[in-house]
Amino acid sequence: MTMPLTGPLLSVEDLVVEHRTPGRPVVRAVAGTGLHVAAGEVVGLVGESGCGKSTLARAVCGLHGAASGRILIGGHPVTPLGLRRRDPALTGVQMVFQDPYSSLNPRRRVGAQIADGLRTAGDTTTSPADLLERVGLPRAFAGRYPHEFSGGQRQRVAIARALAARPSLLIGDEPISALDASAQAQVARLMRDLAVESGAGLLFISHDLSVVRLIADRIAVMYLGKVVETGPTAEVWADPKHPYTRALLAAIPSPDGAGVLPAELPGDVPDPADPPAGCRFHPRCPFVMDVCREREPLGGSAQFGPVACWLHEPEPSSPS
Ligand SMILES: Nc1ncnc2c1ncn2[C@@H]1O[C@H](COP(=O)(O)OP(=O)(O)OP(=O)(O)O)[C@@H](O)[C@H]1O
Repeated sequence: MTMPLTGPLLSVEDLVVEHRTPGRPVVRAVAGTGLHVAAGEVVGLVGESGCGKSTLARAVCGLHGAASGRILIGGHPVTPLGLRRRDPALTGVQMVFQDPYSSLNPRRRVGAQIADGLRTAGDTTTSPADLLERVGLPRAFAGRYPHEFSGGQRQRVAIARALAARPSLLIGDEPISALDASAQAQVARLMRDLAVESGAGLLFISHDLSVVRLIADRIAVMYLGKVVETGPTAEVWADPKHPYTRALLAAIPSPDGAGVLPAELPGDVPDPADPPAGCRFHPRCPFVMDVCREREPLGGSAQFGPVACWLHEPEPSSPS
């Protein structure tokens, strides 16, 4: 039976997650950062490839252990890897992955796979066909196998299966990036509508900012392992504060067809195994100041303010 969650739905505090490969430098993919999702809220987590979005999501699901920091779900700490099956904090969390083939069993009918989730939730009244209908598929599709669906339909099946477990927190890790352009916005809207309708929180990870803009109440912008700006979606769009957020938004084609603005960032994303000192964005920042090379800004979380940038934080005062 799914445990009801109480308190703030998801709190990630000062989280550090590392990848260790023998003979190679440690990759600190999540480098001490925070994130919050309230019940019924849709948070879009955005940032370039390799900035640590998936690693953060996998840590929240207990699929990757944290080196330090805390992850609380409904006020309960997520326990380290290995204990997760018995972890009460995780029973209300479901993840939808980029490739539904990796999460659906190719040899079982989708109805049977959705039924597993219903059993987990102790739901004896909903049928797999009911859930297929909720995600916009014909009820009769419950008798089909995953390979009999198109990519967009298969992702709908994965969403139906996630919903069957009655999650309090739904996480979509690039759930639309493998889909045809025509299916992307539909599937994203569907996840949003179903999460909001059931009172669940949704953490929606995507590098497609235009889709995130459509569905997210709030966005969190991640750069090289850290959330550097968070805020209500409309506010961030109207007035992006962090130079990285500005560059990301400038790289999106404008909806009125006025043209594609070039990204204004010089250089590539630095190696997370060897991040720059001070503000990790400073080597690419058009507004870099001395303090940026020396000290890391603290913002980017509820605790220290929404923007991790010395342009928007008071400079640390020297000891008197
Ligand atoms: N299993 C692993 N072993 C070693 N390094 C890894 C591993 N998984 C991810 N990384 C590294 O950690 C960093 C963050 O990767 P992650 O997949 O979390 O980023 P992401 O923002 O989700 O990227 P993408 O959008 O491409 O999925 C990258 O530098 C990546 O190369």
